[in-house]
Amino acid sequence: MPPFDVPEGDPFGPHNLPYGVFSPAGSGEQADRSVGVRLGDHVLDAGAAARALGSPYASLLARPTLNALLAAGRTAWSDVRRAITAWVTVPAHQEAVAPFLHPLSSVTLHLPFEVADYVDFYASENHARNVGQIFRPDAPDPLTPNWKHLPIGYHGRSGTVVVSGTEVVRPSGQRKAPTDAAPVFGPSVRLDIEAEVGFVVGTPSPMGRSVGLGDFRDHVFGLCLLNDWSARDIQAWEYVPLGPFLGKSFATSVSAWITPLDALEDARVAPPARTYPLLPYLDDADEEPGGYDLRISVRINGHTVSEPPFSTMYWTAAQQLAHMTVNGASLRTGDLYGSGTVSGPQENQRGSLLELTWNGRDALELPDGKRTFVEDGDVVTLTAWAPGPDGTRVGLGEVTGRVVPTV
Ligand SMILES: O=C(O)/C=C/C(=O)CC(=O)CC(=O)O
Ligand SMILES: [Ca+2]
Ligand SMILES: [Mg+2]
Repeated sequence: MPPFDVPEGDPFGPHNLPYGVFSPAGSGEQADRSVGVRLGDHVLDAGAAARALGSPYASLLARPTLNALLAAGRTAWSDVRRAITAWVTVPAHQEAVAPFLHPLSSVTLHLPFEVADYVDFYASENHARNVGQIFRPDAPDPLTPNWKHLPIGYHGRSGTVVVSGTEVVRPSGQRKAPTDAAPVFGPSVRLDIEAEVGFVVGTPSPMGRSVGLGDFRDHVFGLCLLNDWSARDIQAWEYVPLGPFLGKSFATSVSAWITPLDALEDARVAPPARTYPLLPYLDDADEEPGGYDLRISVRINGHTVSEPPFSTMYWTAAQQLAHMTVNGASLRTGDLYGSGTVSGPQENQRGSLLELTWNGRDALELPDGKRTFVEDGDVVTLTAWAPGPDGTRVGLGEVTGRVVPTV
């Protein structure tokens, strides 16, 4: 059965099985949406397959979003994954679910879950040092005194989280360069990207209770790629003292595929050594490795401009979750948190144009011209993969978006 014979080395083999939401060709109707699982260059309609097989998981999968599955919790996530693995690998099941495979090229992919709250962190030491030098050149240290003691974050705007492929309209706003006498208004002239990984919360937690480091896997279902579009000119003028606001709230793009943590067991790595002892709620010295070895690529109009290594992130997703809830803030199904821009130590590993061009000073030479920031018509694409079992690769799909002029 050809669709099941995924070629060896395909990053979307049965070891991966990421989840998304799709509708068949030509239909964007809510009623036609279903949970899909990617296998090679096909999508299995997991909802229809579950119904046909009389699976108890049909109520989680025959849905227009992943939220029911997210809310079902860790045991259900592993059980459903085991069942779907059997459907696509055991010949008798393969025959039963074959009618529910669609070529990936024929379907429409949708935002896979209803985003509850969205927050974004600042967890790459390389990124934070670069941005600190660019934004605060006169500060004594590019890292603020709190940086190595807590994972810094800000609250973003969940309503403008969009699925890969959605066009991004160049935002307008106020800006004021140090040399300007007064602020001016207009389309951003320093529109940027941020290469990030997004973590998707499934299991909620009540207000008044914190989530410990060791409970990360009970609450977080999986991860996606995330581009935190950022208007640097708007951001630089507005951010003091409360942090990013309109410079980032106009659009955040996420990949259509959510990779379950269960598919990323072989990608777990220890985070970098800690400079200072951490307070007990963040101290992960005795925890299982909390980092992930994800290899990200950033392309502009098809040309690779950077390859940020996620394994270099100082703060782990488990520490970010613990910090986010340590004050008793609740978690809701569908909460999304960004890792923060991923920048490695090398110049060609920086996850933003702000850093890659040093705030526009050093233009990138692309085959289609010089770039300092993103131009109208540019298509920015993030892709990534992680080491999987037995030398395989786990594909994380892509998040892409074309920038269109201000309306
Ligand atoms: O240092 C600052 O003033 C802000 C820098 C950012 O743009 C932060 C941000 O979005 C967090 C991140 O992606 O790492
Ligand atoms: Ca960001
Ligand atoms: Mg954003």
